[in-house]
Order: sequence, then C-alpha cells, then structure tokens
Amino acid sequence: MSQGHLTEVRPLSDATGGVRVRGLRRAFSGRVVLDGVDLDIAPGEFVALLGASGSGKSTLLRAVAGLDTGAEGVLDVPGESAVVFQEHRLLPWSRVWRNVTLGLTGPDLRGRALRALTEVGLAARADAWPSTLSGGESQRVALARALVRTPKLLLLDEPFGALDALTRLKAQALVARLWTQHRPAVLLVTHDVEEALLLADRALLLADGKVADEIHVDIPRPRSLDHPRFAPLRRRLLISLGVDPDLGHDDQLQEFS
Ligand SMILES: Nc1ncnc2c1ncn2[C@@H]1O[C@H](COP(=O)(O)OP(=O)(O)OP(=O)(O)O)[C@@H](O)[C@H]1O
Repeated sequence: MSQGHLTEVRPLSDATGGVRVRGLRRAFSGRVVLDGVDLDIAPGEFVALLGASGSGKSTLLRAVAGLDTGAEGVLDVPGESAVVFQEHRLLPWSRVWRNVTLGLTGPDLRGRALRALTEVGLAARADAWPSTLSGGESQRVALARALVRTPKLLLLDEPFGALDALTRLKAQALVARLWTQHRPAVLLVTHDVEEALLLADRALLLADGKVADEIHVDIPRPRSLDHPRFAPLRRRLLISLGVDPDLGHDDQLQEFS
C-alpha cells in the first residue's frame, strides 16, 4: 500500500506563530480518516478539537505536530511547537528536572527547568524520580517540559483525560493561567465539552474526516461553569456532537464513547 506524504510543510516565520492547514488527508490501509481538513489557528488563539472516538482528532494533532509523515496536504506551523500527550511520557531513570530539559542544550539547564517547574508549582520536586509523582503531578511536569521550550504552538492531546475530576479541574485552571501569561497558539484535543468551554476561544467538531462545525466560545475570562453563556454553549456543543443534551452526565458519556 502506498502512503501519501505531506506535499508541503512550511514553517511560518517566527513573527506569525499561527497554524494553517489545507486539504489534509490521511488514510490507514486505504481507510480514509482525514478527508480534506482545513484548519486555522491564529497566533495566541486557543482552539479545542472535539469529535466522536475514532473521528481522527489525534491523527490531526499528530500531523500538525509533524509526527506523521503519512499525511497529505498543506501545513503551515510555527517552528517552535511542543506536545503534551495523555500519558506523560517521562523517562523513569531521569530526575524530574532532567526530564523537563530533555533534548535541550545550552547553559543553566537546571535553572531553566526550575523556572518552568515553578510555573506549574513543582519546583520542590525537581530532584524527585518520576515514579514518586502522582498522575496530576506527572502531567504538570509534562506541561513544564513543554513550557521550557517557549513554544509558539502548544499541542495538547487529551492531557487531563486520565486524571480524576478534581485534579482535572485544577490542571485546567493551570493551563488557563499559563496560556494567559504566555499566549501560545493551542490545539487541545478533548472529549470533555466543559473543558473545551472553560479553555478555548473556539471549539471545532471533527466528523466524517472534516471540520464539520465551529463554535465561538464568547465567555469572558477568567471563566467559570456558572457563567450564563455556559449552559447554552454546552447544549449547542452536545447537539453538534450528536449527544442528547437532556441526558444525565453518565448517560451522555456512554452515548459519546
Ligand atoms: N497508526 C495507525 N494505524 C492504523 N490506523 C490508525 C492509526 N492511527 C489511527 N488509526 C485509526 O484512525 C482512526 C482515528 O484515530 P484517532 O486516534 O485519530 O481518533 P480520535 O478521534 O483521536 O479517537 P479517540 O477520541 O478515541 O482518541 C481510528 O479508527 C484509528 O484506528
């Protein structure tokens, strides 16, 4: 089976820092997953990507990250991007601070790691081994590892998917604060409608291999779940996802997955 390739990948100038995707296609063994995706993310914009399981969200994120050589299309992405995955991917044999600066060179790597760890509230754990961290702490280290690279584009693939509800809320608040301070462009893959509404400027729905719907999240920041715009936007997103908005939360999750 012959696989396609990215026909064009051009790093945008550093001044731009946005994303432009045109006609992105990806098939696995002849099965088309992405069928001509167009996507723009403005510099400093926070975009959430939702869609049913298997709709191609991670495939799209991996292509934007430059991790998938089998996709076809036009991709303009900033030179500096960083990815945080659902699983933290820390090296168990390296201390926390070394994990943060993994692959970096230059002076004062420990100082840079400590500054990034301070931003996620974990400077005190700089010399710990990853195995001694909780799930939420590990994800915060993964965030620090992204931050230390001062990315213009931050790609988040369900980074809080494995966390319990309370830890997840705290991690979302942390990302909201870090984004406000550093203002990278963000593409966040999530299953969580509330997470999208708490964090993103726009929520995109991926269906049938394309961006099928787009919702502008016009809730002022800092955001809270009790803002009056929240409920109607949540309803709108759930309907777009094909989930009955009047079902209970657990039923919605079942229907969604
Ligand atoms: N390397 C691969 N080889 C073969 N098929 C793949 C590969 N990667 C993804 N797929 C298929 O592409 C489809 C989309 O997968 P992808 O992980 O992008 O979906 P997703 O929307 O992120 O799903 P989920 O929400 O369940 O994580 C799935 O059917 C998956 O099996």
